[in-house]
Amino acid sequence: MPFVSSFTVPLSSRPLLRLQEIRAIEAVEVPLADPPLMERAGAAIARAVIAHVPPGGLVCVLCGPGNNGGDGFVAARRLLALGRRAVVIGRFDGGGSGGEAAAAREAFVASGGVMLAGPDALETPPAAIVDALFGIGLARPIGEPHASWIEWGLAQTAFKLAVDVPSGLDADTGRCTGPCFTADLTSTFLADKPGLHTLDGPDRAGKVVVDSLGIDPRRHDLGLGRLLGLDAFADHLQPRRKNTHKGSFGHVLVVGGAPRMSGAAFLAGHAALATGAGKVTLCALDPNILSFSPVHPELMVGNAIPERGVDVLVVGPGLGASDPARALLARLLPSPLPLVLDADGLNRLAVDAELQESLRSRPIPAILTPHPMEAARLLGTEVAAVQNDRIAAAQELARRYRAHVVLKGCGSIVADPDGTWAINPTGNPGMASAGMGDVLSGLLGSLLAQGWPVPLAARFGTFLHGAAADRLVAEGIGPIGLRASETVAAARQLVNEWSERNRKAL
Ligand SMILES: NC(=O)C1=CN([C@@H]2O[C@H](COP(=O)(O)OP(=O)(O)OC[C@H]3O[C@@H](n4cnc5c(N)ncnc54)[C@H](O)[C@@H]3O)[C@@H](O)[C@H]2O)[C@@H](O)CC1
Ligand SMILES: [K+]
Repeated sequence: MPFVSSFTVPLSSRPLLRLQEIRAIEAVEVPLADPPLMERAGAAIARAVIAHVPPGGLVCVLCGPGNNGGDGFVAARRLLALGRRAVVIGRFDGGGSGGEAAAAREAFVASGGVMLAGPDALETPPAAIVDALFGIGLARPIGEPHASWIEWGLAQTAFKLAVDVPSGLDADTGRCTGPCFTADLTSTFLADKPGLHTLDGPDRAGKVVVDSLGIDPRRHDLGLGRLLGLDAFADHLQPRRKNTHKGSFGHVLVVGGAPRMSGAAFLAGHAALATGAGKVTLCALDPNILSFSPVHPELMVGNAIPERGVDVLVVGPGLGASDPARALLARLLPSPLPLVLDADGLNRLAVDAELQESLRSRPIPAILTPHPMEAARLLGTEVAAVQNDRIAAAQELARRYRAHVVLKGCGSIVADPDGTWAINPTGNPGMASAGMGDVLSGLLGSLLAQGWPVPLAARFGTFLHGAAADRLVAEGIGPIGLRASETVAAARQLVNEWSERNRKAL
């Protein structure tokens, strides 16, 4: 049977609001909203359940002590009113946010709703489980009885829907602080939240649907963060004019390739060629490097830095930690050319104040592409501290080094020196393999050579690389065993497809 591709790419970018920004919207809108926001949130949950669960199936709503639980009570009440079977599992000891949530509970009970003290009391297995235990108010790891309810829920085959945020997931950082729900669908309110898209978020949230609850987001400060979508790149993803020559698309110089590590530099060079750089030269530290790439003889390979004609520098793939490597960094960092700095280039930078100063003083801020370990070295901290708040870590790196930063990992973060940031939604676990970072460096260099503005190149290179890996997985290539070199050809296909699509839209 032919393999049917299910590749889709996120089309629209959207704001990601951090906790304080969501709370600021709530503070303005809750007193004004009629009908109340909780009523609207509960109605949205009921609609989502109805869209996914056939009539007759039992809907089990797990309700916590705060307003997230309040949303759950409204949803359960509305489902009953629509003739659906719904019960709530919840226990209340007088604590919790009170007010609106308590009123929602009372309204549910007054409408004939049944509250059970735990899942053992259920008579039939549920067709759907709605997780309304904790939302953005999660303040500590989840304990009993809620932890056992989550464990029970995860063992069920039912459709699983999370209200606002999967309980146990930090909406701001994507960190699971203990037991955590895992949803098929998360219906999130007012605006999207970064924690749903980075670190553990993508594993826990399933598909994320944003419901603004009827609030016009333009009335509010939408913050500095965005979730990337293809629309953000439309202006630059254009088909080429016919009247062009190779000089129109720039000359990338890849610097790295120490003995036994030349593959990294070749990967970066191949990626740059395949995505449209006019010319690519590889300057390798390995004196015995092949004088040309048998795979791509178009690459110019040598041990010297060309005197002139280079437009963009990609420094780091396979560079190593030798003294000559350090000397190359010291020579190239002050260059006025756009620069991508990766891998060994970053590790050396982390321990060398002089190099750091020349990076900060560049006329055009560089793009740095650390993985969490490299980011930790650059910040003088532990990996766990970076992962505890990936956005803050990327912002701090961007500020401290006056550079655009791609903090790699699940939900890569792109941060700029001015504090703006984005999360990349593309990519998959197949990318956790050797050489992927080298390909990303090459893609970034290629975009810079073709004139993309630096912040946009950082975003699009990251988006494109992840989408290339996603396309391959949709075709049955990976995620297990996906090789970095395979993403190069897929990236080439995508840039051509996307550019051509934009021509048709003109
Ligand atoms: N404020 C509003 O009017 C709106 C709130 N909404 C919902 O309300 C949620 C936020 O409500 P809350 O601020 O009440 O927060 P939550 O309902 O997320 O949880 C807060 C409550 O849980 C307790 N708590 C926190 N962590 C705990 C833990 N690990 N174990 C036991 N108890 C814990 C807190 O003391 C507090 O009582 C949102 O996620 C959203 O679902 C929506 O209805 C939209 C409007
Ligand atoms: K929840």
